[in-house]
Amino acid sequence: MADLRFDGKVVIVTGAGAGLGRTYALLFASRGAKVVVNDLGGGRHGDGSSSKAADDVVEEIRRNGGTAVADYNSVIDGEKLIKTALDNFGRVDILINNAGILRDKSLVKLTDQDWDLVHQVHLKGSFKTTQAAFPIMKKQNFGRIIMTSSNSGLYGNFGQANYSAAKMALIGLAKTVGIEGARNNVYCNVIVPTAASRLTEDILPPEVFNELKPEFIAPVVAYLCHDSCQENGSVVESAGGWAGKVTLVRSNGALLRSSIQDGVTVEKVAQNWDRITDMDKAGTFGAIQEVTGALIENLEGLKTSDVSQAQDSPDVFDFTNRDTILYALGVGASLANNNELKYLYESHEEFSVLPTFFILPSLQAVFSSDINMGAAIGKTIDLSQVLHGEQYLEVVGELPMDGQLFQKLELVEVLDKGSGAAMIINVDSFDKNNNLIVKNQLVSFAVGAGKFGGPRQGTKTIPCLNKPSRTPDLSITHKTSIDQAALYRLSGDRNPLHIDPNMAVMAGFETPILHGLCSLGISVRSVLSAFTGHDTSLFKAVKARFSKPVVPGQTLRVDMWRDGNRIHFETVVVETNQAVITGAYVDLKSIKMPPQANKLSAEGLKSDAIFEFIIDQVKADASKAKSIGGVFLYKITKNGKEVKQWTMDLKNAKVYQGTPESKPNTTLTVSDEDFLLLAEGKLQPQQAFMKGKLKITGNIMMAQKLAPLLKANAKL
Ligand SMILES: CCCCCCC[C@@H](O)CC(=O)SCCNC(=O)CCNC(=O)[C@H](O)C(C)(C)COP(=O)(O)OP(=O)(O)OC[C@H]1O[C@@H](n2cnc3c(N)ncnc32)[C@H](O)[C@@H]1OP(=O)(O)O
Repeated sequence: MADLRFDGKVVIVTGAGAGLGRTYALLFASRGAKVVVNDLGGGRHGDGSSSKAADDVVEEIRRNGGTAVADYNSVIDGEKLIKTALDNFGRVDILINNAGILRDKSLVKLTDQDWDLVHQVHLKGSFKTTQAAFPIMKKQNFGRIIMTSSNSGLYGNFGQANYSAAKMALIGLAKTVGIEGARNNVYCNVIVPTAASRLTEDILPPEVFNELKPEFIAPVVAYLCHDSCQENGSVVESAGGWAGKVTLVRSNGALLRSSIQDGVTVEKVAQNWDRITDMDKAGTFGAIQEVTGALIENLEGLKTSDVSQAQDSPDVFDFTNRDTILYALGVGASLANNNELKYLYESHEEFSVLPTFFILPSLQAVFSSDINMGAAIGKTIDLSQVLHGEQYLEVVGELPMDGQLFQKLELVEVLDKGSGAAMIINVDSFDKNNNLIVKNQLVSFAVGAGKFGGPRQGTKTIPCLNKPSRTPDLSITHKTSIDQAALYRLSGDRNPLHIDPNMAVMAGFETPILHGLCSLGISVRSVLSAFTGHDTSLFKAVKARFSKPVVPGQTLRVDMWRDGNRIHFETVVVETNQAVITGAYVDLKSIKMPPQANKLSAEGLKSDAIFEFIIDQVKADASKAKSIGGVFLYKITKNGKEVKQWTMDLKNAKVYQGTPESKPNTTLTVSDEDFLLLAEGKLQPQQAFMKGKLKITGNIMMAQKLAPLLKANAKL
């Protein structure tokens, strides 16, 4: 990078007789600027004056081949300093307000004089010099002004009430000067230095003092004054060879009234104090207009009672792809299955969020609400009694990939189930434009809290549905990990019941149990895998009852029955053969059998998907396939025309597009539509043959043996 020079520029540095000011003056001069070295030559308490300090620095600059003049005026006479620059160099481009004094005393001991003198030099001095230089800078369309603040101003410091007040005031001054000058390329910034100087020599310990050379700070100030630097209205802290920008931060805050008609009470403030002061989601504002904008938004929100404006509400659900990926891992999505990379990798071209993730906002809303089942039924209920009873989720709007959802929650009914009490809660989630995105209904079951005299049957509870009486059309098994609950709980439900052995015993279980929503997530993922080829956009709704607990490490088998676009399912623990999720169903927009099972192209042919589904089955049941053995050739015809050939090499559990290498035992020729029926087990090969729908050449017995494979259990 080329040297950043200040040739032709005229710089005024106030308080330049020593310390930081002197270092600034030397640096600017060494880089081609003409420098006005201002120093009253007073003591650090503002007493006395002498021309020596400024003269010495001017002399040093000249010795080094630079150009400088001395100025001995007080900064309070700001216009005189500017006159010195104009008289000697004909212009002024850069003004460094650096002069300062200390009059440290604890608050009670401060005299008016201590207060006034410190304010005069720091604040009024900076104002006067700046005011005098400003029109000149604006006219020439260039100016850089620096104010000098202090950490004492930003954070306060014992014994420096006068000084810290003046130092903070300089930040306000700089910001306004920056705003007023911006149009004319006149920028004003603040430096917050910690340097070894006259002001700090007996305040800082020697080892720190020695590392705080002004030479480490001067380049930061010089850069802020260069015409290439576009920073304006900023506060930059620098010390010991480090620099950083300082901004004010504001918490997200809390609305203290829920509509424009409401008042604010002291109690409301007290109740909301934690949220008012919660800095977790704190942010910065770039300009006063942004602060006003936020205020107007809040007021608008109150007027319309728009949920999206209730940014402060506890039921705002914030999420990023980190949350959706963590959730997918929690419900067992795995790289072991190629098709699930899209749930786990945010840069995947089909990156998807599992729809059951959208139950989480409702659970968070329930957890942070003040709904109290005990109060509703006149009993005391503790957390150890509460189990997740049922869940309903329905997608209404377009599911976002990240962002915020705003929840509206309603306790709809509390039922007396005899052995327990069931509390039914509806939670609707909206996006920031107030569009309804998902509807959830949660049923919370408090064991042992029944017999309170309430109704047994609900009128608003979304019912479960009985499974069909035939054997399942398809089953998928998933072995949960011993750490399943430990992982799943990171998605928001940290109920100790799922991890703490003592809590589990208190709740009447031998060991911690799995979250109901984790088993549900696994089950719905299986349904999506089998009936949509992991196309989450086809998901509409799910309803399920948690009938028995699951222990992490157990194997879940999801039995599925297709009924049009509705998939009934029941989840069974294989080890105990106990149904743990019952009465459950997933509604889909349409059915799409798994594509891309072995990277075969679909080319829009319906039977491709089916075929790939069969491939999955064959692969999953490789041992069965091998026991059947043989090589089959499938020919699919559309409108009497052969459109595709597939080979199933069962001996090697291999399926591929095209003709077989060895001679096939059996060739099946079938239409696209009938292939679908065959694959679904709705048409048996034998029947198809009899009806002339399936032309079989070769070994018909072999063809029949294929039928069970078409309905074989796949393993996820
Ligand atoms: C607000 C939502 C969030 C709440 C916080 C959730 C926090 C989470 O961290 C908690 C969890 O995830 S817990 C883990 C998941 N849940 C479970 O494991 C519960 C498993 N279910 C059971 O053990 C029993 O069904 C059991 C114990 C629930 C009931 O069994 P029984 O007492 O034996 O009842 P039963 O005799 O079979 O039936 C009596 C009446 O109750 C109805 N019922 C049964 N199970 C229900 C259930 N799961 N949900 C709702 N109602 C249920 C029956 O239908 C019957 O009523 P009716 O005669 O009117 O039909």
